[in-house]
Amino acid sequence: MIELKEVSCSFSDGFGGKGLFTAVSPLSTNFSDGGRYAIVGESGSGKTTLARMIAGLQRPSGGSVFVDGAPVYGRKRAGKEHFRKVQIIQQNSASALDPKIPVGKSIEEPLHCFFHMEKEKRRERCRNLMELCNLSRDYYTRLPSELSGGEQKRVAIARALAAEPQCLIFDEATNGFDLPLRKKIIDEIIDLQQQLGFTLIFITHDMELAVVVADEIFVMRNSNLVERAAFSGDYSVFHDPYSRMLLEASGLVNTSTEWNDKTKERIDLK
Ligand SMILES: Nc1ncnc2c1ncn2[C@@H]1O[C@H](COP(=O)(O)OP(=O)(O)OP(=O)(O)O)[C@@H](O)[C@H]1O
Repeated sequence: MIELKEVSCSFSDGFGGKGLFTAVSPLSTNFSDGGRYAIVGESGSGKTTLARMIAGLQRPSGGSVFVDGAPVYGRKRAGKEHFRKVQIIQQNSASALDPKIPVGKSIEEPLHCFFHMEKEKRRERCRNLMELCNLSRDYYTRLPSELSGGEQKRVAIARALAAEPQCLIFDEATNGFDLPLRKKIIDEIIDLQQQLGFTLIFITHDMELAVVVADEIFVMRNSNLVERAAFSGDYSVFHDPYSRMLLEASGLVNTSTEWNDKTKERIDLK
């Protein structure tokens, strides 16, 4: 279980004085083990900053993050076990892979670092992970630059899964891909989540994607969590006007009073 208590994050406003810019206003919420969540909102609303605080990469300015009851940020930075438990795949997965390290070695690194696995076992586990992530065995010795964007993404996923995470955060990770590839990678992630049971936190601008991927949707706007809704096909669970605007913008709802063809239902959204 991941719990956030009054977590916030501010940055210097960049003008050299003491002014602060709030990226995430204080918020409290939680993510249950094995759940599928989406954090959705416009660019700059604070989604990535929130994700980075959960992942142990950004110390909150206020409040606390707990994983299984233990605080992530003590006096020091987040510990190694936290970095194993919570894996994040950031927007530019290519830059997360060392250009000089071949794919196989890159996937094996967490096996060595977190589990001290021996070479032969590492190699075998790496092959399993590559298979799980639809990567050909032949790629074992390839450099990231010798792979397509989609393949690099799959390497980043395999590498994250090597840590046997309790939670995987997927940050706009399919941006810039054509639609069929985007869909394929998202289907693969959902499959993997169902097989392996990790908590999935999916970060996106796209409400249409959020409702497909997640059972619970967090809507962020201007650094605030404006709504958290459990979604199972009924859009009326969204009450906040901004959430409804995102639904309309995605074509999930045509007008303020009518659903589109996908549902053929009518509901008063005023
Ligand atoms: N390290 C930083 N220093 C200063 N400002 C930052 C820093 N990181 C993020 N910000 C600012 O905080 C705000 C929220 O950024 P964040 O990346 O969390 O938004 P986002 O919702 O993920 O946006 P996008 O969808 O475009 O990635 C932005 O205005 C951004 O410029």
